[in-house]
Amino acid sequence: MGRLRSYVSKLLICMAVLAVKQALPDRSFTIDYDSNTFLKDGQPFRYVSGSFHYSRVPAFYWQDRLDKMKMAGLNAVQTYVIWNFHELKPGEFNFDGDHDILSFLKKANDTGLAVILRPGPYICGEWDLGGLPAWLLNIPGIVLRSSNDLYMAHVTEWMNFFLPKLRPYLYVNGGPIIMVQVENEYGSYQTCDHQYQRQLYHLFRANLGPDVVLFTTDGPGDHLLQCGTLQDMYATIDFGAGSNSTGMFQEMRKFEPKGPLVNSEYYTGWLDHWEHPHQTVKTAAVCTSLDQMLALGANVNMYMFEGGTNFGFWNGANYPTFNPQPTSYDYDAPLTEAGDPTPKYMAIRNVIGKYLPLPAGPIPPPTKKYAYGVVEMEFTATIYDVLDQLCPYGPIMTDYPITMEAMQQYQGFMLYRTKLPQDYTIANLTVDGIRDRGYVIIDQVWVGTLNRVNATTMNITGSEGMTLDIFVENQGHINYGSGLYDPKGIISNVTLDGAILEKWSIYSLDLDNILPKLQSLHRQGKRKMGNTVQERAPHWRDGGYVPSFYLGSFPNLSAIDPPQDTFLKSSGWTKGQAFINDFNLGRYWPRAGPQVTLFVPANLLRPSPVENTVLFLELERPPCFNQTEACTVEFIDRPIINSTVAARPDETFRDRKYIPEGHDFTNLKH
Ligand SMILES: CCCCNC(=S)N1C[C@H](O)[C@@H](O)[C@@H](O)[C@H]1CO
Repeated sequence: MGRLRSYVSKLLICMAVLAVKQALPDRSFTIDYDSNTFLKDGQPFRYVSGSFHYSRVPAFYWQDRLDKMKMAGLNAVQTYVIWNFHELKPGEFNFDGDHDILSFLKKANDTGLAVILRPGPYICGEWDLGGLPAWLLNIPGIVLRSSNDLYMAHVTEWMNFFLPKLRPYLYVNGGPIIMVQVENEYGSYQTCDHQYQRQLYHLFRANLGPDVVLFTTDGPGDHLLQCGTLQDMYATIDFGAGSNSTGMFQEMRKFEPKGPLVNSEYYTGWLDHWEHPHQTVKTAAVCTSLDQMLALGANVNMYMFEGGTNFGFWNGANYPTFNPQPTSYDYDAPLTEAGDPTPKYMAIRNVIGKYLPLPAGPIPPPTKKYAYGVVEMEFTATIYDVLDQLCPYGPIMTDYPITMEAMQQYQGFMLYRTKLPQDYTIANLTVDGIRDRGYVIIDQVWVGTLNRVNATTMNITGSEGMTLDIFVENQGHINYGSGLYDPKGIISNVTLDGAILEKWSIYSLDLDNILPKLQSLHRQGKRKMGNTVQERAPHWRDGGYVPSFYLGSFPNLSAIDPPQDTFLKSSGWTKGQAFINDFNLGRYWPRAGPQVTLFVPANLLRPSPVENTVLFLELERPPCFNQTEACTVEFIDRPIINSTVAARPDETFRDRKYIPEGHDFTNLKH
């Protein structure tokens, strides 16, 4: 009897496990090397995916973009995980709102899109420092993207903190993540350190388990794949339209003789740089190569499918000529920066429809756009009027300049101040290590602009004891290539006629909470100094102008409710930083081009009767500098990101011969 009872109890346990197993069907995502395909739950699976970086679109619009990607026939979405977007300052993490990647993953899963995740730690992506936090640059001896202990200590800490959050979102656990990329085009980087890759492999395995497919991505070249691939990680490639797909995949086959063909970054457009024409890729070329690859049975991820925006200071830069990318990351992608389907979207959808079933139902329409019209921008304060609020803790005193990162600041602007040690009729000011632009100001009068590309020196005039300020803009850390180690601020000594200037006061400038102070000054200004811009902008009287704040009140939003997307046109202004309410919208530089408008997503606007503000920090010359034009901006209902570009926008200012008014230099000895 006892044996029977034992047999029956074992039988019951087996039946219970089976029942649970059946309730949760066996989820698996694997590579079938015999059939050269992926298997999803044991069935052949080919993905057609699009890149969409959650950090470049407000969370408010994530679902809208995912729906449009689904309706294009995609069955997967690819995104980077951007380390510095979650840990801008060491130990200070942000996973809320627009930084809530887990919410993004849930939305993708609910939309029926698999996720191809690329957690780096380096991700390139025309993003500040390729996603690496800039505070790594402050660690003496660190070697980025290598097995260097200093670098790996921080990578390990970050990955051991972050990767476990992904476990519930892995496909085998009921989530959308089917594949995880390790590093990013590592074969294109000079370190070529396989120990680093091995360490990353073990770090990812230790945190994500044995099942998830780990892969690498590299350009389709022997050297690139030699340095970029590693055993146990599936080697994929990337290439753009117009390439011979068969030939490209032959390169991949040298490293993956069997298994599915994968193009992890099929470029649907291309990246832009300030001062260079907007880049586009013809729809026909994109569709021809896409069709070729899908006909070969390849898995394709289109980079980008939704480009979005480099809000705030988040853009990166290219090198060796320092070329920062603009605020728009439209990328000439199938979905515009504002998420609107384009003719390219429709053409790509038709190609996909030849290979995959297209979801029934309408394609979500473009979001509504509204032209809110002209807004008067009134001069409110120079940076000097609010220096105490911009730098509440006061300056750091040093013998010689130190970098922005050493000041524990990782984005934006910094003010370097010293005194002229003697009289100068004409003296050569040299700042070889200006990173990246520097506005030279003597006794609060702008006298010239330096930049790292072609203006690291200029002549100045001044007398002993005058204040020499250099207001430095960090235009975005280099995100690709050998120049990745790119500290900002002033990274060298400053000399006058060859003599090193000493005794510096360095002001770290925080723009995050300046609006209330400016609004109060704006109100005061209206009372004390009259209403016209001219009456209230004394700093123009002497013909010079220093970086200054201009405030405008949005027109009454009751015209339409709820608020709609709009585009902030900066024509007439020179270069600066724009804010909508308290959101850092991004950089504007219409004088350089090609971008003239900034995309303003509707969620940044507050419905009536709340007042909305637009704030400019204009670094150079506002439209009303000559007191004939008005200082205004205009909100229009369409983007302008392909304007003509100025040869070198700085030429018009660089050699400006200016002697600050009210200072008599005629008797100065040299
Ligand atoms: C001009 C050099 C561009 C280097 N970047 C390249 S090739 N790319 C590959 C890179 O992996 C991706 O993040 C993007 O940066 C993409 C360009 O959009």
